[in-house]
Amino acid sequence: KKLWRRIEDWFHVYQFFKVPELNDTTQHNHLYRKVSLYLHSLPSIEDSDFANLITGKKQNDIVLCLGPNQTIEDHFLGATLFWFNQTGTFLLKIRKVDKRRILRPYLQHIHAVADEIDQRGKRDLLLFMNIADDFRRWRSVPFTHPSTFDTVAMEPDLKSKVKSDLESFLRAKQYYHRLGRVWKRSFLLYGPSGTGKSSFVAAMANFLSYDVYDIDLCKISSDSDLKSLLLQTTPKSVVVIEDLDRFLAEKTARISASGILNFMDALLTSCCAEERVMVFTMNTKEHVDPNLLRPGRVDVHIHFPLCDFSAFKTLASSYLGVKEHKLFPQVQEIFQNGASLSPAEIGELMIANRNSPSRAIKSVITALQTDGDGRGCGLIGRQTEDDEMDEPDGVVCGETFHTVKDLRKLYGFFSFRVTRRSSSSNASLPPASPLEKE
Ligand SMILES: Nc1ncnc2c1ncn2[C@@H]1O[C@H](COP(=O)(O)OP(=O)(O)OP(=O)(O)O)[C@@H](O)[C@H]1O
Ligand SMILES: [Mg+2]
Repeated sequence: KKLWRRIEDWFHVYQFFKVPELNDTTQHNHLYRKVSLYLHSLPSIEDSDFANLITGKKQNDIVLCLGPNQTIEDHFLGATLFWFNQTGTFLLKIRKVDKRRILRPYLQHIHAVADEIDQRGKRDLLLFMNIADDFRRWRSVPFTHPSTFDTVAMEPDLKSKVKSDLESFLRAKQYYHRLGRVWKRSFLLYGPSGTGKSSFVAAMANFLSYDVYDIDLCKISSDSDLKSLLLQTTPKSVVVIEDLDRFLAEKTARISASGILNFMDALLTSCCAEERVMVFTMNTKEHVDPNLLRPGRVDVHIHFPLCDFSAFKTLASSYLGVKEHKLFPQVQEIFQNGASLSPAEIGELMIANRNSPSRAIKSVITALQTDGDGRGCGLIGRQTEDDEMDEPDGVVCGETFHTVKDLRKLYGFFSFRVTRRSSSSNASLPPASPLEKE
């Protein structure tokens, strides 16, 4: 086959086109991602001499990925085209006689196929993190966080509001453009630790089928690095800044408030903020400059309260598989008396006792009785300065306290910071936003 190709090459004049991953200003070249999606969807990838086998998005899914310096053949409108995978660049080889006839429609075809793959959500999602040793680069890993809107316990009305808000955002491209606005939507998730903010971000990304860019502001050295990182994000992504309140409170921060304001406004022209969902998480917004959170900068505020009885029932249903239980009235009464724990704490108690729903619910009751009095003692009150939890000296659910740490390691894609501040509990979407009016 190779010999035949060489003989053929002898009789043809070829032209080459490069599709680099980054353009001159080190921004991502969106065509590169599209070409990559397209090539990896071609059946002929199986015929390449060397391909990598990697795990796909779904469990037990194995996908083929073109290896470095490998060639893949494609056919379009009667012409044969060759793609080479050079590291960071795809090289297209096309016969000169075919070029004029097929190049444009071929590129349009690639766009259309890649868009379709995106739409079908077939694309494997990625989690990007900025790295400490190179302030201006992202590093990516497959994003496989299993959280969905079904697994996050939340007031049902609010959950469906957020879902329809995101759905209408996805359809609102023309609407935003008619208004001369950047097609983006920003969310503030605030509430005590362990109430599901990070899980909710993952659920949003899974729902939208968007990549996640998790910005750690502590690893950024200046405003311009922040800008540069934002410029490198790709459309169809959720850009997340966790614990913004904590960062703003730090006096030693290397990024100015105006740097963050600019970032939040995504002022850097529409090209770098189109089709982005921005999410900021905080424990409390009490001490944050309201200007930073004004409508337009942050479109939707969502409060994540501590667990109430209805959230408890949702957790019991998903963690223990029980919809009703004879101990429920007792639990309800304790909640009515004002006791509460975070969903994370209750979830962990349930996981530790998942073989016996009664024992699990009893351990929640005990924990609520000891810890739920305004979060003054027990699990919560035992935090030390450096955010580590002490071992409990009581016997109550002793096993669970170990599991807390273990599970955090297990579940966390996002950092679990254990600052706890209590706050009140009404979840709300702010009223007037352009999309909601629509
Ligand atoms: N509302 C919830 N519904 C279901 N599970 C929850 C909920 N809240 C927390 N959990 C569980 O608790 C664990 C921690 O939750 P998560 O990291 O999302 O909390 P967080 O609000 O981001 O906390 P932090 O402010 O400390 O970052 C996760 O494993 C998650 O599954
Ligand atoms: Mg979190």
